[in-house]
Amino acid sequence: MILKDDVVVQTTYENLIAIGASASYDKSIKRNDFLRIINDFYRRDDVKKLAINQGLDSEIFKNVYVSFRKYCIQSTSLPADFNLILNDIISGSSNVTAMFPYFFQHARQMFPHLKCVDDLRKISDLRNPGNWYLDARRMKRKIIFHAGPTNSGKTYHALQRFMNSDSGVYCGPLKLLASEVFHKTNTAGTKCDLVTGEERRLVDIDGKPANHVACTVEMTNLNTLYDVAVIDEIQMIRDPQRGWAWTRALLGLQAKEIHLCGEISTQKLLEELMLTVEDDFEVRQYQRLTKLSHLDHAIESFDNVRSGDCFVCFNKNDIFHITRELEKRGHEVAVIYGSLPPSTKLLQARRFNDPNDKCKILVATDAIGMGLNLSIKRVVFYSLVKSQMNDEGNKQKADVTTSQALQIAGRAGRFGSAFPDGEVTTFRRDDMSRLNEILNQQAKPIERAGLHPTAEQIEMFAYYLPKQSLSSLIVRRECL
Ligand SMILES: Nc1ncnc2c1ncn2[C@@H]1O[C@H](COP(=O)(O)OP(=O)(O)OP(=O)(O)O)[C@@H](O)[C@H]1O
Repeated sequence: MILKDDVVVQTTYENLIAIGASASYDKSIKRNDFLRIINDFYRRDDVKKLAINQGLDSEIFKNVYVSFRKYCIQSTSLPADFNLILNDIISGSSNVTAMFPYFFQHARQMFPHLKCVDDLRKISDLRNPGNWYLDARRMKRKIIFHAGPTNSGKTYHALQRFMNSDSGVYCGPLKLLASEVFHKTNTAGTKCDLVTGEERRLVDIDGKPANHVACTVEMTNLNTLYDVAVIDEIQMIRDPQRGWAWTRALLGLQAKEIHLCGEISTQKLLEELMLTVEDDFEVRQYQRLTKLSHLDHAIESFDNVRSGDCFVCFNKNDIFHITRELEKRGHEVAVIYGSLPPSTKLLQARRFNDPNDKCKILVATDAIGMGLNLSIKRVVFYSLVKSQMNDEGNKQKADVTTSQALQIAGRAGRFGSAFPDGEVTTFRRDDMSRLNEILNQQAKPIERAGLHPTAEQIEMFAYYLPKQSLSSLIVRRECL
């Protein structure tokens, strides 16, 4: 029966029968009385606390409230015991929270995961990621953090250990870097495979895996035992989208010796993470090997371009504009940006680095910003504004951070290249002081590491909620 002003509610409320209603009860409830107590129920802090304890976040609580209220109003019959409780609440002999079991029953029918919320909570507890990797926890690993600015030899020293070990894995941030290590290691006489999301190259003609592998960090194999692992650009651990892969490699790799290369700003976070596992942790500090001068004048015109210049910008329109302007002036230009195929990027980098090639100017996005060894004399920031992901996961335009600017500028004057001293400047005069300000700041200490549930955790979750899609499983985890 539909609740109307001064009209009767009573019923077999089918969804609540399981709670224990067996007989019907015909005491009438006025619609206004019902609305008063249900609104009171919704607003009460003690009800909200009860709801949170049972796994109903504010969004679910609101949805259930709307549905429960509608159901009660439209129901032709409510179970006798519920009817009785409603009457007791209205008469003041019972508290409004007495309605909660009926409300929660309704919630469980709308959101099945609430039936196993305690188990799901245990599975979703992401507070001790170190404990997820039991094989790695059984080992006593030695972690060496090579900390320092760009071009200080951090990766060089880690790679020396990698190449001279009996078995090893290099985990890099870019396909380009993994390829560079793959070629360098094979050239040095140590057989090394390459594994990226797009490519798997085994050097052995019979397809037997080599003892060494260079991979992109997401492809790190946690099931193989290595003597030495190198995790490059460890400061990427803070990246909102990819950081989880560095955390996973750091905590889960089964390697006796793990070399981390990156910015000093990661040190405190690493020390804290290392407290959660029982590995030895050592820090080795480095200084830049070559000079990097911050110029005090912008180049202002494409006519002032020189051999060894690298123009850096943050979108494809700028890439094409700069390339057109330079080509109009008769320059051969190498171009590198993120969405180019890795082989094309590699080819472009090789052309630019080749002293016998006429191509002596590079136009690139910050795809070159990490670890690449390029023969750049002068980095020219064409723009300082980049579309970046903020902490809430939304894209917004903002100045490059100190860490990003230092990484990019650090490509100039690489040790052992044709230009042992590097320079950095801007294209526009107006950007000059801002760039110097950015470069002269200290990179902020990293406070957060990315985290992603393991495949086993998602599988367990799916076991409890077999009808849910993968994306809804991930959202459910966040609710818990
Ligand atoms: N001791 C050394 N002997 C020979 N070459 C070296 C030595 N140290 C560094 N290099 C060379 O200097 C260049 C820069 O070194 P490396 O890549 O290790 O720097 P990095 O500190 O890791 O910088 P980034 O953070 O930019 O990657 C590389 O080409 C490397 O091979």
